[in-house]
Amino acid sequence: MTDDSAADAVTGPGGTPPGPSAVDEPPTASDVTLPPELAGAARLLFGDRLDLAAAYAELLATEGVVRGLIGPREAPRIWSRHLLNCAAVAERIPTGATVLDVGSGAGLPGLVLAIARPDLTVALIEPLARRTSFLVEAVQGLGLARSVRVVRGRADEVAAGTTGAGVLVGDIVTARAVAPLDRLAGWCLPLVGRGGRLVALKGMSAAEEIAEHAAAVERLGGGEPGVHQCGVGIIDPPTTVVEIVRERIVHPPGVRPVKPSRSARRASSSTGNGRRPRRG
Ligand SMILES: C[S@@+](CC[C@H](N)C(=O)[O-])C[C@H]1O[C@@H](n2cnc3c(N)ncnc32)[C@H](O)[C@@H]1O
Repeated sequence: MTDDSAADAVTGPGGTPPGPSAVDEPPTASDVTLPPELAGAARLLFGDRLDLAAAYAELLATEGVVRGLIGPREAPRIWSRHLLNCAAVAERIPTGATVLDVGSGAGLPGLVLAIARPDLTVALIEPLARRTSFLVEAVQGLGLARSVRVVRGRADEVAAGTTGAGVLVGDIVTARAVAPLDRLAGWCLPLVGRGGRLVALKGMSAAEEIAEHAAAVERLGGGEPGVHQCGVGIIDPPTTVVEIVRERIVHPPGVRPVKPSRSARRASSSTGNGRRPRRG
């Protein structure tokens, strides 16, 4: 597998191009200091894990920049555009859920959710070696190894069980700036049991993407996509997510059926349809 280039370093929730960041000055410590106007929101979203969030912010702005995972221009807005934007999504995730974060990059949103919500079990799924090395070091350095694992591979490889990490099935799959909704649904819905949900951070493109891809999502076994605003009254703007419930099990050609985990089966049976969930 080839590694990625610095040219596709992450810059923002919408996957906006990095711009001429390679010639920028490296960030300084004050660049990643939590801005006073965001301190209240950060305290609400991270609670007593705010120090851990600050340690991750610093890691992103230092090693993350040095390794080309995040553009230097992002350092001053790491809190607003990345940490708070991602942490707000925690309100859409049930207590004790297993979360699979597809295309984590430098850990967004998966690692942020693991920091904000110690009750979650999180897998960071990322195919590129340079990114998974950073993620492994970040997880260890932040002391999160008990609740977070890093899986190197593509989402479809994880669903097919060909990464060596076994077959993973979560309650929730998250993704930010990874792919258009139809492709994302094709990759992510096989990673949850029936009744499980894709929670995709989509920003301004949400309604447009739904209009364009709802039919494809339906063919993939997804329900009607819903749009939700997260962090209303806490962050401005709130984070827009598109959610799709896996209503039917549809296996793409060549993908081996997987057995949902006990927690995924519980999530599926709690949808209230009164039927026993079928095996995936
Ligand atoms: C633009 S980056 C976004 C990273 C991160 N989610 C964020 O918001 O900062 C897209 C990421 O998706 C990963 N990716 C692309 N295709 C993938 C696939 N099929 N399965 C899992 N990850 C994938 C890429 O390697 C890259 O790290």
